[in-house]
Amino acid sequence: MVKAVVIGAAGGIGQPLSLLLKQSTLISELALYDVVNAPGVAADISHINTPSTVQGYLPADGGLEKALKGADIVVVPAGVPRKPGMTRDDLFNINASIVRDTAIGIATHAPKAFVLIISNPVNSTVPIVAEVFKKKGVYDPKRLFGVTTLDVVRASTFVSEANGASEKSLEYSIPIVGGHSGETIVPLISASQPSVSFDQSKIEALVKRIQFGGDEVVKAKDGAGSATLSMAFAGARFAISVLEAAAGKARTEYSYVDVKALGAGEWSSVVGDLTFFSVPVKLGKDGVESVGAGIKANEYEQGLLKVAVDQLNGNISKGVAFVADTAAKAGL
Ligand SMILES: NC(=O)c1ccc[n+]([C@@H]2O[C@H](COP(=O)([O-])OP(=O)(O)OC[C@H]3O[C@@H](n4cnc5c(N)ncnc54)[C@H](O)[C@@H]3O)[C@@H](O)[C@H]2O)c1
Ligand SMILES: O=C(O)C[C@H](O)C(=O)O
Repeated sequence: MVKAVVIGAAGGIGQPLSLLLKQSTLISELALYDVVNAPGVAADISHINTPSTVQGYLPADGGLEKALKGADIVVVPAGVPRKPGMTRDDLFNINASIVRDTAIGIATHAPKAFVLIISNPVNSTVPIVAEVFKKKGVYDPKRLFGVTTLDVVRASTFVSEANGASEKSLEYSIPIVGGHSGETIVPLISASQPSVSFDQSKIEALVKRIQFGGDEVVKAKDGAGSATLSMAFAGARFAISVLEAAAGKARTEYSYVDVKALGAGEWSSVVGDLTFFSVPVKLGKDGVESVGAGIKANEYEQGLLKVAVDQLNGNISKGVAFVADTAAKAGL
């Protein structure tokens, strides 16, 4: 019996993500929580004839507690999305407290669940969750994940398109490490599987497109939000990998995890003193089993990694400071 919870389930990501999770036979109970409209979304999805039961919850009458009780996995796309001209960091002022308060709820009612954070800015919101969990005495770095799968999905698509892949089903696997915003997203195209060969200017254009793929969608949606459908696809893929690994299957995914606590392994020389960094993680019964093998970055990619590490330092400190500064007010 597996209970999955979506926090922010009535939103642009939350609805299609809940739909995709409803299709998984690994999940027996789906709890959909939002501050608005969750019962309607749950009623709609509950008519789909897959085995899981579906229930929607609002904040009234202890809805968050009821949604989270007994959860095995909690996926969090709660918070506001970008509009054109904004960076992900511009969302910090609103989303930091939404994520902090959600984390307090998870620490209290589902302290053993796998927790997957989608809300931006991921580079800072994941450290916020870690700090809350530490204060509540329930932090298990093996179970906390920042979802960076959309960058992996985009890279695969963009590289495949650029390569003119005739076989459309051929999936390019490009290591994407670092964080989830602009220059903190580091594609290591030199390690693509299968390998690809482009001239340097093409590689640089592809790197920019992967790093700023989110902006493409924000611009095209013209004020109506950011990526939702591709994010739901990526979030469901990641959640299902975590559940499949928990059920005994070998799974490896890229994720923004606490490399300091987990041990960065062959990535140590890249991440230095950073706490959070997206790396390949081998998933197992209890979440992260180990950080995957290092990948040889060429000189150009080493330059990208340096820029990412510098920016991530600031993003992580900002999340940590937010919890320290607001802990008393938040009852932590
Ligand atoms: N990690 C990624 O790759 C990635 C990709 C796309 C979007 N995002 C981020 O995901 C977040 C959600 O995006 P969206 O397009 O779904 O936004 P949205 O506005 O469509 O939906 C967000 C939902 O969160 C709900 N919400 C707000 N506060 C809440 C709270 N305290 N508890 C529960 N629910 C709450 C809202 O009611 C809304 O339904 C944004 O921060 C966005 O930047 C991340
Ligand atoms: O671009 C955004 O703000 C949303 C998301 O992080 C994305 O990469 O699409």
